[in-house]
Amino acid sequence: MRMPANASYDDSAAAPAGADTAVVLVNLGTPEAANTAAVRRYLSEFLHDRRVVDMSRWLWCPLLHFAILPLRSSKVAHKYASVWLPEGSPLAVHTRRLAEALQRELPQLRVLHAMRYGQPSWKQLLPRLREQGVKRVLALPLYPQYSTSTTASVGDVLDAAQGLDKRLVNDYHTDPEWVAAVAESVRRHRFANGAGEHLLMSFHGLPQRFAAAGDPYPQHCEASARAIAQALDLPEQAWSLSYQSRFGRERWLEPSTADTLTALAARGVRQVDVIAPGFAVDCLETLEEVAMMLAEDFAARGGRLRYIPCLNESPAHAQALAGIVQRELAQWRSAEPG
Ligand SMILES: C=CC1=C(C)c2cc3[nH]c(cc4nc(cc5[nH]c(cc1n2)c(C)c5CCC(=O)O)C(CCC(=O)O)=C4C)c(C)c3C=C
Ligand SMILES: [Fe+2]
Ligand SMILES: [Fe+2]
Repeated sequence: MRMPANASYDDSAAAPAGADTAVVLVNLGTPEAANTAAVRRYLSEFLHDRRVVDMSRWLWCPLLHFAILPLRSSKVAHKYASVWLPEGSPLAVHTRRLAEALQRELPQLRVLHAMRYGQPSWKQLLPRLREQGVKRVLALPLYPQYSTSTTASVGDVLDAAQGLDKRLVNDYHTDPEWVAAVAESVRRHRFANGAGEHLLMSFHGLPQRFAAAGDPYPQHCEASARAIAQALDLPEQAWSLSYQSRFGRERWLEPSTADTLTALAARGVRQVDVIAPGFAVDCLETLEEVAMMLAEDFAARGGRLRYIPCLNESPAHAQALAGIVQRELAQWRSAEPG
């Protein structure tokens, strides 16, 4: 049975009978259609999460309802339309396919996927799993680097679920198999297209305030980037790290991807390869912002930006995640009393 990409799919269908342990890949979420109403619903749910925006509701709600949602939704809907796939939003399509690929790697377990915002809903999945006889849930947020704004929000929902044994994978930012898979994707791209002069590793940004309050996200991004550069044997000057997808007026992590590309162009770099190791699968932020808009800007400066896709549903990605799941389950078992 083929389900619409964004629909809440029948999570009892693909699972091996009798499996009482479920592994759930949890991603951020995405609109169900590339239109203003669907984007508005999605942004509203997302931007009401206190883990994402922690301002007083007295200040934030009027700003959100009367300025951000009315102004941003149609603009962002057009952006989604420019990357939409026949089966739906890229984030939804690749997340579902990745869960299917992981299920093939782990036939003894039930592998599902869910979204923190939108469908298929992470919140709604947990009580349904319990009703279906699942006893243990391992949640694997599709964020290699931990952040309170993403991973902890997935954890909040898990914490609130009752009647299940639960465990959350906090991060996998230097997992050797994951690092090797990312490095191999760069090698393959360079083998097929020739090596760019510079490798830019662009991560989703975060307000600096979060980092100042102890969010380890920037340290995780730095460690991921360094591990990938090491796996590729790149000298220091041949790669750099930057942060993309700023939102709002406060100060976000620096350097920004846009400024870094401007500086590279000014230094005379003509061919830059860009990867996004903070994104498990391609989405609006990688495809529209980097592969389209930033590539156009870089071309206008006389250079060529070659975007290297995320690991998506590749066998190497599914194998790396399977290794992470197996190790987590083994640690979980060994921590159990008796
Ligand atoms: C205060 C706002 C935001 C924080 C903090 C934030 C952190 C954060 N986000 C991701 C991953 C993704 N974000 C995506 C889209 C997106 N992000 C924000 C805002 C914040 N993100 C917005 C408003 C949007 C929607 C698009 C837009 O209006 O510009 C996506 C893509 C979703 C898709 O449908 O394709 C991902 C993935 C991380 C990893 C992160 C913390 C480090
Ligand atoms: Fe509100
Ligand atoms: Fe985001």
